Amino acid sequence: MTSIGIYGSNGRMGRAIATIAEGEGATVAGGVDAGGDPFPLAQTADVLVDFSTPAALESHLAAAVAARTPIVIGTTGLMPTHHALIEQAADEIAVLQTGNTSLGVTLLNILVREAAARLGPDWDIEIAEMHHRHKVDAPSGTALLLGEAAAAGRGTRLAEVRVDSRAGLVGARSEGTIGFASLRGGSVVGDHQVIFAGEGERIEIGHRGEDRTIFARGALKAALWLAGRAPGRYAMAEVLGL
Ligand SMILES: NC(=O)C1=CN([C@@H]2O[C@H](COP(=O)(O)OP(=O)(O)OC[C@H]3O[C@@H](n4cnc5c(N)ncnc54)[C@H](OP(=O)(O)O)[C@@H]3O)[C@@H](O)[C@H]2O)C=CC1
Ligand SMILES: O=C(O)C1=N[C@H](C(=O)O)C[C@H](O)C1
Repeated sequence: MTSIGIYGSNGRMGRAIATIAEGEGATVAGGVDAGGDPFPLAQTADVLVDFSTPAALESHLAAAVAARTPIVIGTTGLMPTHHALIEQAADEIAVLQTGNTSLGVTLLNILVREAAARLGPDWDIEIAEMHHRHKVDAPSGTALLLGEAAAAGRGTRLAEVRVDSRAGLVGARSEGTIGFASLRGGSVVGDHQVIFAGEGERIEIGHRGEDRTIFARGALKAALWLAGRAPGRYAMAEVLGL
């Protein structure tokens, strides 16, 4: 069986992955948490999964590259510097980075891109998300993933049209922007809604995560699929055959 090394193994996601690993055809090679050394685990595992914190990503990638071990990165709150490090690592090893490993969001991403491409720029796009009270980053990685898909559908880049939140006298909406709203509270696993608002009508498509198992299952599928692959960037849609 393929052995999985978990960065962030004591966290909500790390525990969810370990719980279902055997049923998905994987064994757990071990885990690393805050203060741990990521290098030995990278040497022993067939493939790594990272659900930890952005601050740890650089050392996790260095360990994966040194051991030539593929890595699935689910950690969110990543900055452009992290994405540059991921690109560099993908020259050496197989890497899959996504803000959401679930089947539902992977399909939603495709639908959002398609809708944005077919609807003109006079349809305003807003993305709302809600998560549990412990979540530390906003907008969520999934919201940004969906925003990238919407922007790509329109032939633009999210960085050029992103509006993160509104408060006070912000003025009328600028055409072509993509807005984000983040709510936090309780134990919500992860809800996302993409709203296409036109003149006199609205289209709303979304996803509600009811259990972290959906992310854990997707992460394990991705890890098993990635093990033994050639260096490069890979995507959840490829893993799931969508
Ligand atoms: N892509 C996806 O589908 C999903 C992504 N996520 C993302 O995954 C990440 C983790 O989420 P969640 O499990 O809820 O968070 P938790 O806070 O529950 O867990 C984070 C874990 O990371 C560990 N950690 C902190 N620093 C380091 C370090 N330097 N090296 C290794 N491990 C470290 C923590 O260890 P310690 O306890 O010792 O501090 C903890 O075990 C978040 O960014 C979240 O947004 C979540 C769900 C799905
Ligand atoms: O922190 C979480 O819990 C989640 N994080 C991911 C995100 O930022 O989108 C995925 C999921 O929504 C749960």
